[in-house]
Amino acid sequence: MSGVVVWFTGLSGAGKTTLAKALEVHLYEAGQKVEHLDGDVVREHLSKGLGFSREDRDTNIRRIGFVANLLAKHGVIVLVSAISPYRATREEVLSQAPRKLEVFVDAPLEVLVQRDVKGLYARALRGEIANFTGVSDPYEPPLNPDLHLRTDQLSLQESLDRLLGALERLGVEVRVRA
Ligand SMILES: Nc1ncnc2c1ncn2[C@@H]1O[C@H](COP(=O)(O)OS(=O)(=O)O)[C@@H](OP(=O)(O)O)[C@H]1O
Ligand SMILES: Nc1ncnc2c1ncn2[C@@H]1O[C@H](COP(=O)(O)OP(=O)(O)O)[C@@H](O)[C@H]1O
Repeated sequence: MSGVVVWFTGLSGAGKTTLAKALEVHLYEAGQKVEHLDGDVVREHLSKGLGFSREDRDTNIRRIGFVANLLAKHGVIVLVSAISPYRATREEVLSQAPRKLEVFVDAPLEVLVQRDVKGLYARALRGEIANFTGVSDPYEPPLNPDLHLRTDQLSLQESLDRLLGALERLGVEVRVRA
């Protein structure tokens, strides 16, 4: 059975990493082979040295997509959390996946500015970070995502339940056996 690429896209601080980590733990406990590719982490290794121009972001996303699709072909459930701001690039990489879920992790900008987990929005709004997604750089939301999770309206558990439901509909065994 081929794996699945679960692709979390959305602005910084929307909750991509938090949701991917929670799903990873659950799937691991359900006995699935699971791998998590996080934009921040990939940028320290596979994409070290890349910046945030459109070209560099697309290179980053194509690299992540390449690895994700290879793993998925070998039965792994691959969770990708990366801003991945460009619609066409997301569609390009996801078109190669054996099975896929595109998950739009969404919250209004004012909520993200309030959360500001890493203090990046404050710096971006002061003009100290150029090309910051959502502030001074574009984000193209998915037009027809498989899931649209509003993290300012749903609890982490509610989002997790929706993710598990979507995977179950794809035929993935998500139940944790006692
Ligand atoms: N200019 C600019 N714009 C957006 N984000 C920035 C920028 N500079 C640094 N950061 C930090 O880099 C993280 C996003 O990396 P990604 O690899 O997910 O981005 S992308 O998909 O290639 O667009 C992002 O992490 P997350 O908060 O986890 O999304 C930020 O912490
Ligand atoms: N309902 C929710 N779902 C997911 N994250 C939430 C929620 N409510 C608050 N948060 C918080 O929002 C922040 C999201 O950060 P993170 O997961 O690193 O985002 P991203 O990976 O999209 O940059 C975390 O501090 C998380 O605890």
